[in-house]
Amino acid sequence: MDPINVFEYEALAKQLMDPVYWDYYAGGSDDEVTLQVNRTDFNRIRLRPRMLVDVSHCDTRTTVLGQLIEMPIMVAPTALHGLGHTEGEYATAQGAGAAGTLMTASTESTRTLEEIAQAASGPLWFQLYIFHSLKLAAELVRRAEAAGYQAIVVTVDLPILGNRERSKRHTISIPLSALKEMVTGVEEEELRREPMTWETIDWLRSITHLPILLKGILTAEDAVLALEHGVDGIIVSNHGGRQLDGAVSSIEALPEIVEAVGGRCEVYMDGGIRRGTDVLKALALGARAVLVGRPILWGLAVDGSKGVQQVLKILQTELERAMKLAGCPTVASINRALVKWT
Ligand SMILES: Cc1cc2nc3c(=O)[nH]c(=O)nc-3n(C[C@H](O)[C@H](O)[C@H](O)COP(=O)(O)O)c2cc1C
Ligand SMILES: O=C(O)C(=O)c1ccccc1
Repeated sequence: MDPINVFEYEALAKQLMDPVYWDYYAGGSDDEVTLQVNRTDFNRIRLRPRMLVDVSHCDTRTTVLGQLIEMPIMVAPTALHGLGHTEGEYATAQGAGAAGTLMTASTESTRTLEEIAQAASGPLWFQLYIFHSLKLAAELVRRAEAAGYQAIVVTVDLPILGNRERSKRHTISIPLSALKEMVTGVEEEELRREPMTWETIDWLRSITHLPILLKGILTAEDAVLALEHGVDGIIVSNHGGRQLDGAVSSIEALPEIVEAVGGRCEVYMDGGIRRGTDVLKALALGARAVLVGRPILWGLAVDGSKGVQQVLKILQTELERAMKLAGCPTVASINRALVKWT
């Protein structure tokens, strides 16, 4: 029987996957408090639906950085899709394109960024980790430009890896470093780690004309700095609860960032989106669109590109139903008055 919601994809993926890989996908850091509140904080928000609105035509389409997508739901960058399905990121890119939305490809993909671009049928952003030299980062940016990626998403919440205890309990570890050369196609010349600071963002701004988005911002203070450093968008995120445990949930951080930005750039969020109503709440609090991490991996593990497409389709259908029940026939009609905190 086909799964009817994303939680059923989660259960199926868990049954199918190697436990080592499953724990890598599922895990958060330390006590997984932030992982939990990413979900439970959605329950602190209640909807204030409006009645007697004509919702016979409901449109979930929107634009992100000017790009039209079928729903305000995109694919978050996640590493190592090859652990979920043999086709890896090819399948994810095809599923996202078939669903009519955008995929963000991770620096830590199991396919090269060019291969992902070739397999893709929809728009792409490239997620950049600056772990090694600026030379390698610049090379990746140049390649992403050449391959047609529409934006660079710089992840800023990983100066070091969070404490992922689920993975520590396994004797085998995920061979991240072994994959590195295959992924980037660039041999490491320098082994030093590049410390990333706001100056690095200025440097990045100087080497590319692609829009730059910062992923992993959780405070109004950093949102203001991001604008001062010329970014084109902000992704409010705590990395799916995998970095600093105890960090604020993404949905709780969202309003202060939206307020600080004051419309000067687009603000997106990820973390804990599992239902159409979660998307509705995030949009009501000012997100232009949301990104989805683990549910995409569940769809991928269960049924490759079809599973990815289906997970996105389920979320879109749920969002459309929620919009109609709340009296919002378009994405533009969703506003702050639709929600209250309890
Ligand atoms: C298995 C896994 C791998 C991830 N890899 C990356 C990555 O390579 N780059 C990145 O910026 N974020 C990465 N993230 C974080 C996601 O982009 C996103 O912030 C998070 O998964 C959103 O939360 P959700 O899984 O609750 O939807 C990863 C998350 C998971 C679960
Ligand atoms: O696992 C992660 O969350 C992640 O973002 C990552 C970081 C370094 C290498 C591979 C993935």
